[in-house]
Amino acid sequence: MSALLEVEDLRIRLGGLELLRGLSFSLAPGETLGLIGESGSGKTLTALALMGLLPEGAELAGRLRFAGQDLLALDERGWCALRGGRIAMVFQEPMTALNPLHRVGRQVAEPLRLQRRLPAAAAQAEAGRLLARVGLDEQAAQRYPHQLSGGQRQRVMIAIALAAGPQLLIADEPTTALDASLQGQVLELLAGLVAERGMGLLMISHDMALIARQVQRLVVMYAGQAVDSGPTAAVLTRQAHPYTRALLAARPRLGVGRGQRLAALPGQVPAPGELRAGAGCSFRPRCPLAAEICRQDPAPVAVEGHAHWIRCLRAGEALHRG
Ligand SMILES: Nc1ncnc2c1ncn2[C@@H]1O[C@H](COP(=O)(O)OP(=O)(O)OP(=O)(O)O)[C@@H](O)[C@H]1O
Repeated sequence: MSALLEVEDLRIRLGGLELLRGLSFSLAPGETLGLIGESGSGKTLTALALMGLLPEGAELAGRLRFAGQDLLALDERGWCALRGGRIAMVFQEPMTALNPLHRVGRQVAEPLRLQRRLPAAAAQAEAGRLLARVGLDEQAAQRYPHQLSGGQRQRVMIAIALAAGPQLLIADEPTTALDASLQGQVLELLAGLVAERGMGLLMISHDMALIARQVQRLVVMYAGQAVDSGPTAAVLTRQAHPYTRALLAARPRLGVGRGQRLAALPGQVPAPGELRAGAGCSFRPRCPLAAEICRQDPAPVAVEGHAHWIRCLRAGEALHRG
């Protein structure tokens, strides 16, 4: 099948720094692709480039094609025709993306009127159907964003993103603001919608274990580059790059389980702030806390030595905070 999205040797420079260094991947209609990497690896910049929303001063090079169209040749008018319509995005924090002054039903109806040019009554009816599809009833449509739970707000964001019938949906850490029990539900909803509508889905995350079940292919990013890519099962099995191994080790072994082990070590447990700053447990190879955890569960550190243990711990800490 011909690609819906082709990204080839994408490079982004900003403020004299090369932030994206030759990223390539493609996405077919109906396919789900996970773009995964730690904070600062360039995931959001990639998404912003695909939406024509890079910060002012950013220099872009490479090739970006969407449905056969050269995105780098678009002017602002061209981007407006694509953005929110054929390419839509779900952001990580729905509270900042929703208008706090309007009922959510109206916010879902708006793109239906503006982009699909539906009359007001038809837009309202279609908004109701979209909200029902993401699991929200008529009562929810009448509420303001602050009157909904985090999970409900993210469902509203998904309904808004779907309103114009996009061919490509970009979901940038769509479950970061949600607790663990809701994360899976929202990801399953997205996967179901992709299958139903034949859209392409680019799922951005720092959490390999969370999205691996939902995406067919993975691109693993590290410091502005893809360090591994391929079908999800193949990437998980071969663990070709040390960073892929560190990402994989981060959650299953160090997520909730890690917190429990930490709590089980009285007198050696640094507060979360200390852990982040490196005080209390300074990440020295012979740190007693690390040594104790290694003794209980040697696998995470056995792979790449202490340097990667630090990386796992950081990823685990971010999840723990989330
Ligand atoms: N507006 C900006 N000005 C300067 N540098 C930026 C800007 N936006 C991002 N960067 C830098 O670009 C790099 C990649 O950032 P990006 O936001 O794409 O990372 P990310 O992988 O999405 O991280 P996170 O998971 O924390 O959102 C980082 O080093 C970041 O500091």
